[in-house]
Amino acid sequence: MQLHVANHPLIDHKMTILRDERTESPVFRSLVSELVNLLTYEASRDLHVEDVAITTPVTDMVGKHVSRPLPLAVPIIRAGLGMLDGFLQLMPHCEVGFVGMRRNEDTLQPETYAKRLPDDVSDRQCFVLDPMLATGGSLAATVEFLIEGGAKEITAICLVAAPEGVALMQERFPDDNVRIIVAALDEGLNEQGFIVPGLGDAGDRLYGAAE
Ligand SMILES: O=P(O)(O)OC[C@H]1O[C@H](OP(=O)(O)OP(=O)(O)O)[C@H](O)[C@@H]1O
Ligand SMILES: O=c1cc[nH]c(=O)[nH]1
Ligand SMILES: [Mg+2]
Repeated sequence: MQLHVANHPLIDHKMTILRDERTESPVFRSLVSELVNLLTYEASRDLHVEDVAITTPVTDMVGKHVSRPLPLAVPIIRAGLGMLDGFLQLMPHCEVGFVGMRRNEDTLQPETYAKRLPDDVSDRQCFVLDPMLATGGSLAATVEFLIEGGAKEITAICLVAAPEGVALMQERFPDDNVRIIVAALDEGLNEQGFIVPGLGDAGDRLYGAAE
């Protein structure tokens, strides 16, 4: 597993507003999109492209197009959905699969309530979207689904990660074919499994408390 922590003043600035408890949902949602734009640029550095012949107004040339089969984006519902628009702004050619997961508040284990992924993802570059990497259980389970489907290159884009979650991902996926791009690596988890300092419950801040 490879970890890349974005180290950029603009990302730090936007993350600080995002974390602030006074930031309300409309601003929170648009900041998530802006941050995902910036992180997607980094995450797509190794995007597969193929040669394509075109003619400019001046001459013929060979340019690049994103290779087929097209990459697959996988937002982890709910909070990962808040990252999809920002991701697709930069990667409009992607197809999208969905995984719905919810952490059990007592055990902190993820419970999967939805899964709609292509059966075979063996030739697809996969991009998992989830703002929070806490214990790592939700991301690890999603990466497992993709590996079961044959995925060989998986990049997760997260906003905040805890060292505990990074360690779990490293243990479960020691090979370099799993990468994580994260805006900030925080201190750790509190007793309720929340990231400290974190930003609270990302799903609730995007969409409101579900119950
Ligand atoms: O690393 P983990 O310990 O698994 O925690 C991270 C997960 O927790 C949050 O989802 P949550 O379960 O709150 O669901 P929600 O997105 O519907 O709010 C978050 O969006 C991640 O999916
Ligand atoms: O801090 C956390 C941990 C898990 N899920 C969240 O939304 N926030
Ligand atoms: Mg939540």
